Amino acid sequence: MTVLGLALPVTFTGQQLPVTSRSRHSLVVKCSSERQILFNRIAPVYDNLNDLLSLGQHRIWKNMAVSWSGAKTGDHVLDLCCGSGDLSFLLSEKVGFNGKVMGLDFSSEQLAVASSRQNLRDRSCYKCIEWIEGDALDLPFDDCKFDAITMGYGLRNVVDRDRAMREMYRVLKPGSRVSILDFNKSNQPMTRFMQEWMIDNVVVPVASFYSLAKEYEYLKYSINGYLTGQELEALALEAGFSSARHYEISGGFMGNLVAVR
Ligand SMILES: C/C(=C\Cc1cc(O)c2ccccc2c1O)CCC[C@H](C)CCC[C@H](C)CCCC(C)C
Ligand SMILES: C[S@@+](CC[C@H](N)C(=O)[O-])C[C@H]1O[C@@H](n2cnc3c(N)ncnc32)[C@H](O)[C@@H]1O
Repeated sequence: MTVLGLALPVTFTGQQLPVTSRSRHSLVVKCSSERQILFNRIAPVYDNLNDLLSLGQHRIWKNMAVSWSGAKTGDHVLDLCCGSGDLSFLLSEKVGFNGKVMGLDFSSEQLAVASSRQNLRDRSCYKCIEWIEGDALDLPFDDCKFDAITMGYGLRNVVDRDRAMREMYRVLKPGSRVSILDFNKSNQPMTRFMQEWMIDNVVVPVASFYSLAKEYEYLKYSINGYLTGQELEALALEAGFSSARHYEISGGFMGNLVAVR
């Protein structure tokens, strides 16, 4: 799906990739390896900037996403695109030391932060978390394995959302839920304007102090290329989920999709 600009096929490691936008300087091709590099680069400051730039609110949103997943004591659950592990830690508190949490990400640097955070914490439930370096588009798990899946700020960042949704469906047990938290691509012009204004005038200037302006500029591009709540519900139903509901939170700045297999 092209987002902006020309949809000229670009061969990259044998794949046909759409050119998604044309900047003043060069063609910008956003593919998995470039996103892997981006998230490896921001890993050292990712958690602190999330806390600072959202005034700590992102922890509330992540708590909501985990609650919506339905994860409970003793469950085996998956946190997809786990990054530095925020949702994995919250899931482990839900499933307890008898449960199992698998945190999967393709960024080795993000997983290194997650693992070091785990070692610094002494709650017994955190010992049930296993970190896996893998691809959300080709999950290394059997069918119908998990009692719940979370995906925090990940679906917007994968290069093939249909495939990611189908993989989640495949590895989820029947009757179980996936809970997908991300920015909301609002239908309200004022909300979109305020979201973009915050990114342009607060997020990116702060990120520039860490020489990460370009990485955080990607946020606006990726939100513009994301799906609306209604489109996310349709995506889940097309992947085979029996029901799907998108909830807007935090004034429409964020949103959470809950789908049942
Ligand atoms: C946890 C949050 C974002 C995670 C995140 C997701 C991405 O796709 C990125 C891509 C590139 C760089 C960084 C990220 C990234 O951090 C949400 C909170 C952190 C945001 C960076 C802050 C966004 C501010 C909102 C536009 C306005 C917040 C209003 C709030 C009520 C104070
Ligand atoms: C914005 S971070 C979200 C991290 C964490 N879930 C959170 O809520 O803070 C997005 C994560 O998705 C990962 N990611 C993007 N595409 C992926 C893919 N195809 N497979 C695995 N991880 C992927 C990135 O490496 C990054 O760690």
